[in-house]
Amino acid sequence: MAAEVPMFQHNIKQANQLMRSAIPLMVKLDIPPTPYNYGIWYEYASNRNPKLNQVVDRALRRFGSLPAFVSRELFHEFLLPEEFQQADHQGAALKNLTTNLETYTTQVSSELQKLSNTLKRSKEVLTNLDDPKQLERLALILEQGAFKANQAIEHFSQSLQAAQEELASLRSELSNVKKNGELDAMTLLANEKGFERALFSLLPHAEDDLTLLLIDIDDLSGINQEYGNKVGTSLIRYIAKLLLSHLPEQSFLARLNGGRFAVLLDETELSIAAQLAESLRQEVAAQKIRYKNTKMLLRPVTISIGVATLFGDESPTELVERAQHYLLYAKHSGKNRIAHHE
Ligand SMILES: Nc1nc2c(ncn2[C@@H]2O[C@H](COP(=O)(O)OP(=O)(O)OP(=O)(O)O)[C@@H](O)[C@H]2O)c(=O)[nH]1
Repeated sequence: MAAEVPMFQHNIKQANQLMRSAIPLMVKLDIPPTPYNYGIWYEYASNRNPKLNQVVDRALRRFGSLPAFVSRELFHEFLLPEEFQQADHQGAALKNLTTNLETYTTQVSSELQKLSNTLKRSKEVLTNLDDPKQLERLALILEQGAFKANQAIEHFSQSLQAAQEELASLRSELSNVKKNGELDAMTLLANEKGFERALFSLLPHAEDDLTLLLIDIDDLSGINQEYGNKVGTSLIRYIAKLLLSHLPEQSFLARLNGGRFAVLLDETELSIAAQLAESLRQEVAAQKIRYKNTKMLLRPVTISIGVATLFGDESPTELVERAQHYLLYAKHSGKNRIAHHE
């Protein structure tokens, strides 16, 4: 779906205001300043695409941030006009967007450059000046140039000042979020604490169809030994993204520790959850994973999954223990498999 008014159709004033709202948000959430992200956060700040804002809000609630691959997907879904999506994902629209962003940020220097050129030309004219009318015209041009440059600077500095004030307050908000400590900095997923909170908040309302998947990368210590810890860590991130992109929207994914993840599937009975677990297992096993820094192809990577669906008045701890039990069973049965009760 394409946004009704593409970003590059705003006038400079609107754009400045929107960027002023978008930039602090991006800084708060540690979002890298890529064109995708500028596009998403600019659009988010404009608040004119409720569906996009809903998706972003949901991602923020779930992950505490907006992982790069999510914003890339959102960008393609919401911001790229359809014809660009079909023609070339990385094509003209992206270029337009980047150019446009550059225009906003370089507006001040362009006005200053114009003024400087006017001054240079004026100096030449002044050295050969013989007509007083020329002097008058020159004064007028200089005055206009100075006025425009002044306006641009004033506008820009107002934006900057407001952004800085917002930044200060948002930074302190951010440090509060971090203090709560529910975010896994490595994957930007919820961590174990976040998982526990989600589990405890879901449980009181859950019928017998809340399912927990405990997913563990097989032989991570072997992978660390063979390729080094950096590769192992990069693999954890990769698997996190892969899982996330294959899970249904309403699911909750957390990284508990090492290569272990938990997925909460509300209103999902065992048979459906088991199918999903099996498809995740196959998806991971089918990957040809290269380490991005060296392009080295890793040996096949697999995961094992324990699946447990809530029984009657089971406590959260009991549910987790059962999922752990099945995960262990899957590991002992040879790994690269899923296990659950019959
Ligand atoms: N690279 C990397 N390794 C980690 C990280 N956190 C934990 N590990 C390692 O991951 C390994 C996890 O080991 P286990 O889950 O016990 O066992 P495993 O080698 O994965 O074998 P199985 O689970 O039995 O398949 C340990 O060697 C940890 O040191 C991390 O952030 N990065």
